[in-house]
Amino acid sequence: MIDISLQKLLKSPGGRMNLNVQVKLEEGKLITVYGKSGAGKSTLLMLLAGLMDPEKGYVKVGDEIWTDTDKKIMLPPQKRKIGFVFQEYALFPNMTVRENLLFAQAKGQPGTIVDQLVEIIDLGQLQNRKPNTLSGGQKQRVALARALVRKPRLLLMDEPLSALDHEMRVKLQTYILKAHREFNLTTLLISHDVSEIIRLSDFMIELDQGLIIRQGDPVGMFTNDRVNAKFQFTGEIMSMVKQDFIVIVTVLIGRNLVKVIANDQEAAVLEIGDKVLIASKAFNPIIHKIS
Ligand SMILES: Nc1ncnc2c1ncn2[C@@H]1O[C@H](COP(=O)(O)OP(=O)(O)OP(=O)(O)O)[C@@H](O)[C@H]1O
Repeated sequence: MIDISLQKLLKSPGGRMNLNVQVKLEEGKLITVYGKSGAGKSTLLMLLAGLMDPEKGYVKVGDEIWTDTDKKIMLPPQKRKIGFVFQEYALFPNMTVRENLLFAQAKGQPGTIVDQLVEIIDLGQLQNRKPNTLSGGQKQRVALARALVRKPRLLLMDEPLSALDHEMRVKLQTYILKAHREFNLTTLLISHDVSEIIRLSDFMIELDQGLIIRQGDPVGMFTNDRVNAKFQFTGEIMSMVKQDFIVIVTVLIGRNLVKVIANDQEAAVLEIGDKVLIASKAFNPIIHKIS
């Protein structure tokens, strides 16, 4: 169990904001942190990593205490068993992929971990290349491998896939899942992408203004219990165009744009960028083979 109780006073554009997070996370799970920009997601990860000090609180990982302000315990990041992957790859440009991984090893750690990671994350062909010769997705695979070199107990990922195109994201998601399972990690992933959250995570917490406003099973959180539909998808509103008495809402579902007609009442609560559920039960969907 990872027992978290953290308070930190933040300066938001709207004034002061008190991050106040109390949560117990089951180890071995992949947990997503979801929420609007400025909700405090990155700050939470930094506090867990020991890259930022809380005003008050604790982080207990099993029987280890990483932070406890009452006992004046604040383990430095290198003493916490964490791996961190950011949106930016932060690889050493003058080192090859293999050298980047070897450099991340602890003193005296056997080199076999690097070979194991090269195997799991399919870096064999890329080992001797320098980062500037790699695509964004390849660099992020190296960054993921590097974060795992010291066999962390907790893997923290701050929007690791947001700079990648859809195809690359899906590939990387598979590697994240593989690594998460292979190394029996507890993974905390910040993501805004509903399909990614549903595909990857066992548990989700939603932050707003520094507080957890919802937590639970991601499918349940993005679908609506009141909808009893034959099929349903989640997507994001791209545009809304009013025509006479209706509004045509264009929703991005995966890589496809779908137009849905909404009445004025339904449209009144919708905005571009909202995550929505599209469901149908009144007609039979048509299936066409495309490949
Ligand atoms: N060291 C700090 N001291 C005070 N305030 C901070 C500090 N770091 C960040 N903040 C503020 O805390 C708020 C939350 O920032 P944070 O980066 O955690 O949000 P976020 O949910 O990760 O947002 P995004 O999705 O845009 O990355 C912001 O308003 C930010 O300006």
